[in-house]
Amino acid sequence: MEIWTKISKDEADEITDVVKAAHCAFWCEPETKTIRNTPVKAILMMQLRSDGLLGFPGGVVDVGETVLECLKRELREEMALDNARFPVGEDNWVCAHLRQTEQLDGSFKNTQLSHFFSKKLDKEVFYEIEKRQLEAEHWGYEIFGLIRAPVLEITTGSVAQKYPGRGFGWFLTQSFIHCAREQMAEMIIYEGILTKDEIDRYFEMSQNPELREKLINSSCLTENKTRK
Ligand SMILES: O=c1[nH]cnc2c1ncn2[C@H]1C[C@H](O)[C@@H](COP(=O)(O)OP(=O)(O)O)O1
Repeated sequence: MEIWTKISKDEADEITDVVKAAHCAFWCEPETKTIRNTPVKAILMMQLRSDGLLGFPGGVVDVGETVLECLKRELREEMALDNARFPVGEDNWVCAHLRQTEQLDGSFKNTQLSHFFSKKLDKEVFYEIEKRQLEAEHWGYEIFGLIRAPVLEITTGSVAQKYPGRGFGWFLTQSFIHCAREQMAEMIIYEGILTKDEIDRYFEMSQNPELREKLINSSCLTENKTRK
């Protein structure tokens, strides 16, 4: 069994002898303000990894590297990011999560420490960086796809009642690597995109089996299947 726990920066700085990783969410306020009348608060840049899971650009800290040096290297390899133009620094740090893995004797051992960063971009720059990823060294064999995830406002109108959580709640039912879903929630709250209450409601919708069923049944796939 594995447990991921959010820890403070000071706690994270104390931890040694563990695999460290760093990932970053690039985001912007979108050009398209609504999707089916639902306000879009932000768009996030994510990736489809070669293992089929969704995650953020970044990777494991190599021997002799600092967390920020690792992030710089990974962002160049995975996104062809011009780090001098779009630097990610300490002031972009959002949170840290510690993985503890159960051992044969039942005890838990620290096995991974994941740092997470967030950087807001102007929308023109966001679109430019998105396109540049096709030129990245790791594109097509470590990174299989580029994901643009719209973070929608929770509305209380008739559409929201008919399709609870449709959109972002639905997106949360996807499979994310390790603690990426929690990191995304942290940065959304940290950046003031949604409140903690709104995120909690979205998580509840995506995890509650009845609502999950509703989300899936309200999908275009079901509509297409019955259309024949
Ligand atoms: O978005 C992420 N959030 C948290 N952890 C992540 C995320 N993406 C990957 N990971 C995990 C998976 C691995 O344990 C490490 C490194 O991932 P990976 O991208 O495969 O690393 P390399 O590029 O091979 O260094 O973090």
